[in-house]
Amino acid sequence: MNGSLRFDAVPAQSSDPSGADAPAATPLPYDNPIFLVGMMGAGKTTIGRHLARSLGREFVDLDLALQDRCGVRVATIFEIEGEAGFRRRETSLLDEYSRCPGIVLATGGGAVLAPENRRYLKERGVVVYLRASGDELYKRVARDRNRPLLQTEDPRGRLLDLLRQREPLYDEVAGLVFDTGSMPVSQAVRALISLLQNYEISS
Ligand SMILES: Nc1ncnc2c1ncn2[C@@H]1O[C@H](COP(=O)(O)OP(=O)(O)OP(=O)(O)O)[C@@H](O)[C@H]1O
Ligand SMILES: O=C(O)C1=C[C@@H](O)[C@@H](O)[C@H](O)C1
Ligand SMILES: [Mg+2]
Repeated sequence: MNGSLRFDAVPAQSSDPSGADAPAATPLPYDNPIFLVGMMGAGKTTIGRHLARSLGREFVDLDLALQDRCGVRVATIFEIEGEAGFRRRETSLLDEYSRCPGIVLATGGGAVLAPENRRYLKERGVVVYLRASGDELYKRVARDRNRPLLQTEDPRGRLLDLLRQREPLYDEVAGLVFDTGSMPVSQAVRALISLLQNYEISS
């Protein structure tokens, strides 16, 4: 069921549209796509954008790509089509972008829920689980109204429930697990690049 939302073809988002002031990029020794997975607030969008710039890669955020295609916000897709409709669109877009070499792809927090999504992630790229504690995650998203699943009476409880349900799924797909802890984003990106530089790609 597609409701009345659009689903256009749009180009991927640039990690740095201006290109100005970008320091020299350090490419990885492979061009397999990098997939960032993790809970809401894990830093997939924030770290992903910086990571892509540092690696000289294109950055795609699956939630933003979906919003571009539909012409409305994620919350509106949830309102019109429910979570099931959102998940169908998410799977279709993940299938598309997970085939793109040389990108850094920030997935949505629930992208690991569908078995076929987990297969795309595991088979097509290097999956990094950005891990953080429930308390840290809640601190990061508490004041943000853009996450429809947290618009409940008890957003903290909901977040902790989702974390419990999803943790095994993030672990299942991850080739690398990276604890963001409370380190600043720039430091997290440097540490992550070092892990990715040494990551052994299995053929
Ligand atoms: N390592 C970090 N340290 C401190 N703050 C962070 C860190 N990572 C992300 N944040 C902050 O947490 C908030 C949420 O981060 P972000 O939007 O990148 O999460 P996300 O994983 O993309 O979540 P979603 O699944 O909802 O898209 C942002 O305000 C961001 O600046
Ligand atoms: O954790 C989730 O299920 C979600 C996270 C966001 O990235 C969005 O994909 C949407 O709000 C759902
Ligand atoms: Mg995000």
